Amino acid sequence: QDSSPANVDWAHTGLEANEQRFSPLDQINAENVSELGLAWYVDLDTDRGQEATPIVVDGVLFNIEPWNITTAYNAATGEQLWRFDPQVPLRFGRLACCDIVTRGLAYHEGKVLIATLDGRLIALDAQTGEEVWSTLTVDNAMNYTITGAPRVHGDMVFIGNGGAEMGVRGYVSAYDTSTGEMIWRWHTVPGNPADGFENAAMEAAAETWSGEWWQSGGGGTVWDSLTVDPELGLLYIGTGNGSPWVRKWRSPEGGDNLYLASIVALDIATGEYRWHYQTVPGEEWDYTATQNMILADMEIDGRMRQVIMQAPKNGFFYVLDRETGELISAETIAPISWATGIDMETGRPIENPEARYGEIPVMVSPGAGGAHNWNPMAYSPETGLAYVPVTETYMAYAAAPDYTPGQGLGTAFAGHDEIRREIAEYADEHSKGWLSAWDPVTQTERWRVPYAKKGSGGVLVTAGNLVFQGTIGTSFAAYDATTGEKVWEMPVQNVPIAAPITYMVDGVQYIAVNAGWGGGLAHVERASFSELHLGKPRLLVFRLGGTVELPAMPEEGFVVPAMAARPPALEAGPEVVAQGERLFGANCSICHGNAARGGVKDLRHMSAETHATFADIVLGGSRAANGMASFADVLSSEESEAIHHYLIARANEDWGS
Ligand SMILES: O=C(O)c1cc(C(=O)O)c2c(n1)C(=O)C(=O)c1cc(C(=O)O)[nH]c1-2
Ligand SMILES: [Ca+2]
Repeated sequence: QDSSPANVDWAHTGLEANEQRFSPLDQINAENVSELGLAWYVDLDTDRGQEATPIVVDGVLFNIEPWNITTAYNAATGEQLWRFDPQVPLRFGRLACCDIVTRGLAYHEGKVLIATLDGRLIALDAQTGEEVWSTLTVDNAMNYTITGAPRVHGDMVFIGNGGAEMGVRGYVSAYDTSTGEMIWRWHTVPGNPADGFENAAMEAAAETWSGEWWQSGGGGTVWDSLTVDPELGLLYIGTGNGSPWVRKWRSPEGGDNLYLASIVALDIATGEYRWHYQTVPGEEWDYTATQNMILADMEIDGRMRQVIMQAPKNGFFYVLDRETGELISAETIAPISWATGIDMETGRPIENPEARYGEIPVMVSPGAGGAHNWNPMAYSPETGLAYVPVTETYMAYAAAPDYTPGQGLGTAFAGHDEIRREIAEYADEHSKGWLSAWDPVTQTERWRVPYAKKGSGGVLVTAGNLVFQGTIGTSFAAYDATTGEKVWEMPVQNVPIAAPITYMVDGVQYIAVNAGWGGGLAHVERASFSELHLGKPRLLVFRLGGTVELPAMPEEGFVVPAMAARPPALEAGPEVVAQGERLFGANCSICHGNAARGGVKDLRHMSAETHATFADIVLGGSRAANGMASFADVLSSEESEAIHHYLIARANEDWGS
């Protein structure tokens, strides 16, 4: 008698509350994984980043795409059951620092819960896809966006938000799953003391700030991970970088600026502060501690510990006691330059003073992309290893000579060109990525799979002793969880940056993953991925013996197309070009790359048609559906023209005769 269940769900984004992304399914294992093939797929009709972890409940797979388009499929056949478009106003494309992405959704008692880029939390009927309730969780007059996945516990659903690159004050809130009413809210940084502090934690935090920090929001956005701890009754939140980036522009006398770049434990029922651990006091490199947080129980120095693990952007792998917040250990998972280690007495980083930049650009590692970003790591209680997508990155940081509260990052994007060029060249040459099997007890690497460059995907680990991950080589691969030996790989025409999941329907185990290159790395640095030749973004589902084949690759499909023709001749003087450069830095570079190198679209490569309709796009919003909203409220037509001239100048600089 076979006692194994016929259907096994993946009902929560991290599978269990502990967010380990470890599945007990072992039908697919190291012995038979070579028979893994495609069972079904669907095309996703946008070429923006696909970052979502799907969920599966009772044989139905729920997925979410850019613009928060939510879909339901028969998880065994791929038949679409419904599609819900929340009609996110296209102007929010401009507020998303790192692409119009979404990382997942939640399920609770017949409802699918989604959070939209424009800040709504919406409950859908899981059967029909019809809206049950919708609540606005942010003030739309401020620059908030939501890209993270909600989490549920009991009758509560939790959600944070992003926007620390745009001048906001971070917070997390709890809502009632049946009505959408707010239960509690906890801000991550203090507001204006004149308005009164919301709680003692805010009052304590205000001691670590100076000046009029609230003018630019302060930051600390909870833009990605949340971890529920039913055992201890806690909700752990990961908080983001300071807003603006440069500390002296938000807190002139320095200070730790609590609770930026921290793991904070809150009472799950009331939202009251319990403890915090700040990974980067006085943060100023976009070193978010929002990366996924995994709970596990493990023996360390002869003692069983209830731990929480995180590998935030700053390059350390942290193991904390999750009851008290005590730092147990921390080691670096990649070469970094901003700190040399952690002082275990105080739990504070031992900083390299040169990393605290002024107006002359300094190279710091990791760069804003981080040694580990949102791409989820996984942990196997069977091997005792965490599987982390790691990147080695470098970036030039420089402070702007002046700053207007709430406007931009406070950093300089131009000037000192020679130094910038040297740093960019060093970064291009030395950036790389790998999958690391990390032992959290000994804080050492057990094995690694090196990749040609950075940009590989989130991770799944299973009781079949397999680790699944998308690769920057446009493939999906499986590794032996103990040794790291590659046991299977399939070309999939795109880069699956999202985390895979696995589930069982009618006794058959499936593996599913969204494959669509995009997100922050692509946004800021697409030019450095110019050799990527991509097919359509897709949701891919695999099973043993699957025989479905993908259609042929399109001929065209380079991320950065070859120059069709010489760039147009420059018809403006150096003053106009310099004005365009300044305006580009302030308004365009977050999506279109520093010095117009790459970005979500490389503007050095504009087609004749784009050149001809430049003002329609920038001011008229004619490509808003692609994420390029109108800038008519901030740019005059003369300013738009100046940016156009600057871009023509840049194209000629790089490709002119
Ligand atoms: O500070 C913030 O509020 C915020 C938000 C987001 C986001 O919501 O996507 C990202 C970041 N920061 C960020 O620093 C970052 O590297 C990043 C990468 C991505 C992505 O989806 O690829 N989002 C974000
Ligand atoms: Ca950020």
